[in-house]
Amino acid sequence: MLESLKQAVWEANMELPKYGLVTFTWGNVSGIDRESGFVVIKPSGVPYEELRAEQMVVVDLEGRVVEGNLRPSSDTPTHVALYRAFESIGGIVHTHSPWATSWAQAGRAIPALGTTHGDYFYGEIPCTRAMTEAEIKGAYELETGNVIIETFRERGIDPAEVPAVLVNSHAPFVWGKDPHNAVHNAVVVEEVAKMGVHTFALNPNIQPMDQHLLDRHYLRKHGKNAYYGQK
Ligand SMILES: O=C(CO)[C@@H](O)[C@H](O)COP(=O)(O)O
Repeated sequence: MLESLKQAVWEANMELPKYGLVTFTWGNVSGIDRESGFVVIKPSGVPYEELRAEQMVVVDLEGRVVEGNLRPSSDTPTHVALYRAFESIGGIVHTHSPWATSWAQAGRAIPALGTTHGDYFYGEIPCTRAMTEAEIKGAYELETGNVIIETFRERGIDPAEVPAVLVNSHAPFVWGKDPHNAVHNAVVVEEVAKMGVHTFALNPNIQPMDQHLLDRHYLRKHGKNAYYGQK
């Protein structure tokens, strides 16, 4: 089932090492078929060089395996929690890309410091609070999803406008309209994370970009009056 989605999810997973976002078996990508409510996700712990499209695992929105001989990603409960909560998203990426993970480990949000950021994210990329001992000792991956959802709901952030989050002491989760778009956004997260470190090194007093500039750059690509590109 969902053969075309499996192909798309496999291709998106293979983009993670291609773009230098993962080491070893770290990271995972999933995609959802909103019509069936089924999610296709990478199998857990399989080296990317051995990964094949037919090994993708199909799970339902509770994370139960619907089709597949391999165990799904260990982060599956986080992915399905986000799909349940954020109905606009079609693909999710989790990596330990070094620059974004450094911000997550520092417990810091990535501020919107320039137009590169503003082209993709309508504000800072938030960092969640630290997870509690009970959450960590409990259903950890599900609670990771719940802390992400809590962050967006409590801060009034639209996940369609800021398709990324840094999980405190862990790493980024990034999403998009489909798996390939989610990987594209994950690459940009890593780029703006790297730029942010260098920007603060050059100017420790740097402030977030002007709201008018952020509006112009974000809305020219994403607003109803967008005019970027050829579509
Ligand atoms: O968050 C992590 C590790 O902390 C994940 O990125 C895993 O490294 C990937 O696990 P699988 O998807 O292979 O289960």
